[in-house]
Amino acid sequence: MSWIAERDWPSLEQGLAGRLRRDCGTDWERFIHHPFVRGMADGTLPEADFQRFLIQDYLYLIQYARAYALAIYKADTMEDMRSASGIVSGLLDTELALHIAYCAGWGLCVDDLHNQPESLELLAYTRFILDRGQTGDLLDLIVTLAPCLIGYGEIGARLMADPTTRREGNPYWEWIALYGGEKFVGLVDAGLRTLEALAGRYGAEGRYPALLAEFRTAVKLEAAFWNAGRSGML
Ligand SMILES: Cc1ncc(C[n+]2csc(CCO)c2C)c(N)n1
Repeated sequence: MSWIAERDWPSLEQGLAGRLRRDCGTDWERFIHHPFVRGMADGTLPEADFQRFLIQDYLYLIQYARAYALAIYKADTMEDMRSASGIVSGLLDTELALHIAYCAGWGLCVDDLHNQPESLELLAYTRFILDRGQTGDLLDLIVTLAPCLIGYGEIGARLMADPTTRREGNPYWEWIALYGGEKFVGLVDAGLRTLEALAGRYGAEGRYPALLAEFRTAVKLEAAFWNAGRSGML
């Protein structure tokens, strides 16, 4: 039986996030069913491709922390400031270290991570997020950041539920179990609740076309990011 969001993770289908995800149609499908994802699911992705992806993903997390630092600045309430600040500290104090430890298991040391130039895919994606954040308001920024959280959650959940995903002897199983695990589901649900609250306060209904346009661009850039390790090094 295949995984269906409506049945298996109903909150992905609800509210502003559900509408944006649905309205992205094939762009969303191309992101979550990318050949890179299929290669992780069946274990056939070349390990060198994954290592290069991991380096770019580390550099991505640094820019992601900057984007949430911008969210502190853009927030209009103490509560929103605290919420964004919690994400920044979580990244700087915990998640980056976890990523470094995970990369060490793939034979990559901190210097390997820091000494690589940012790929064109990384530059385009993260600077787009920062630009929407700077020129728009907090809702624009959080909507542009949303595909990252929701997409990886859906990919993890799908791969976990799919009986054809290779578990035994799959070098990517740990990655799949991380994004498909309960802890990550909780993180995505918390993100969905935050987005929903902002949608109400910042009048998402009246500006939906602009929100969809920035969400869709971020989704396309997420899809392109699967190749970030492969191409376009400056
Ligand atoms: C290109 C890219 N997109 C999304 C994620 C997933 N991700 C990165 S930070 C974060 C939220 C806090 O953990 C999530 C879900 C990734 N790693 N790389």
